[in-house]
Amino acid sequence: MNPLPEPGDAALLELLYAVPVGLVQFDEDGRIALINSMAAQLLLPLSDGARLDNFYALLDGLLPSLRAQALTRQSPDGMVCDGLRIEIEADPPRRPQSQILTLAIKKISQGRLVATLKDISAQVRRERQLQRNEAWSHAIHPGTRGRALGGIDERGVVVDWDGEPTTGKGLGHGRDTVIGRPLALLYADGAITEERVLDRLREADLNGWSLDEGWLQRDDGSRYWGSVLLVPLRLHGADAEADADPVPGGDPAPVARYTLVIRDISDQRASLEAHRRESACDHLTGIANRRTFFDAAELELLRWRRAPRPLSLLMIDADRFKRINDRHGHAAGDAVLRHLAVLLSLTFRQVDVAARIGGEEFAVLLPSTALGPALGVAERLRQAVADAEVAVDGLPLRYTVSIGVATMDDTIEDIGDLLKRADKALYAAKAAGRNLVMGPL
Ligand SMILES: Nc1nc2c(ncn2[C@@H]2O[C@H](COP(=O)(O)OP(=O)(O)OP(=O)(O)O)[C@@H](O)[C@H]2O)c(=O)[nH]1
Repeated sequence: MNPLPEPGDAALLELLYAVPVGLVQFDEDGRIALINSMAAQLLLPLSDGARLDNFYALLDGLLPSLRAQALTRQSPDGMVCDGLRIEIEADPPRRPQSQILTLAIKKISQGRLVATLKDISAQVRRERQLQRNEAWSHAIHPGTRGRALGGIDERGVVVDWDGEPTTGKGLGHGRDTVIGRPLALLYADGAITEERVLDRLREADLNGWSLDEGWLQRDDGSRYWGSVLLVPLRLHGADAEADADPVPGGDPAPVARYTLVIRDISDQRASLEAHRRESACDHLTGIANRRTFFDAAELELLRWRRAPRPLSLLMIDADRFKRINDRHGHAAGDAVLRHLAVLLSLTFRQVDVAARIGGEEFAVLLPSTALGPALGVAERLRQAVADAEVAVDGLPLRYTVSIGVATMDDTIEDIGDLLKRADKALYAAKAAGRNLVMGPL
């Protein structure tokens, strides 16, 4: 991004006013020096009739930590943020639909920052529609394997089950073993938590549906890769009345609030997985990449805001990694990183998000995990690394890691804050001699 021209440069200014991207130049206090017409149009819904004179004030309701972030967090090339999504809620009749913008901010010189804003509402709506279509075709496509249709209540408990529909291929669960069981127990061990099921119900309420994939388990203990679609049931007429007025004196029968469609998609997993890996995984180690981590972390934080519950983060950094590269070569360093990624995959649950977020730096987000258990699992990982040997050119190589642990609380505003805390603990572990786990300071 080049610096914006001084307000005297008439021809260039004219061009800037005409570009279909919002551009705003402002100073460190947010005072706007220049704003083109597209930016003015995009920011107007946030101004509440006031003048568009301070950039941070306009975004304060949606991004309260933006000012602090601009002061404290910039990448070496001056980027404060890139691709940050802003959702402006619908406000009928003036704005019948919500509006989604992306924001990038770059500091271009002392006291001069430039923001670019793009309206991606149409694109996001198209993507959501496509996902929705895909979800539905997924759910109803006959396929070659098992499929089950059921109902679950607002606690995430299965209250209805038809596991052997017309295809005659069930999912290895009988009605009697499934009804009354929490949906989480149909998944393989560690694949989902009961809290995550409740999150999905809330997401289904908000979006009209929720679809995900994961390892599920049959009654005989064998696993299959399944897609699980949840759709809220809108109760009408007699059903709604019956539900509002349960039988006097008796326990009301559990009511299905969501339709549940489970499909065994084991045969599609290989191609779906290859596609997912391409965009979501780190090429060297095969675990989640930085982008996947931040997407997952934003979602977890959103869930935390809707329903606070334990959430912890580990930052893991290989010790004296430069020395490993220098002594044994870059290929040995790469082998160590791949080895560490394997240990991460073995140590954490499927519901945890383990990712390589930098050169020799890894992060793991642990939903539904308080500080004590997070410290415990971090210590287990540290020990497993310290005990292991990596074979490099037939010779055993040992290495260690330092780990910083942080946990979510209501003073934390965004994922950046949580990472900063875990980072602080990590640096304390390094300073205290390495091969250590440190919690919040
Ligand atoms: N082999 C390999 N090395 C990498 C990769 N990414 C980053 N590095 C190296 O990782 C090293 C990190 O070194 P430093 O940040 O100085 O840290 P350190 O040597 O691990 O020291 P401490 O963190 O203080 O224990 C640098 O030499 C990078 O070149 C990679 O993908 N493969």
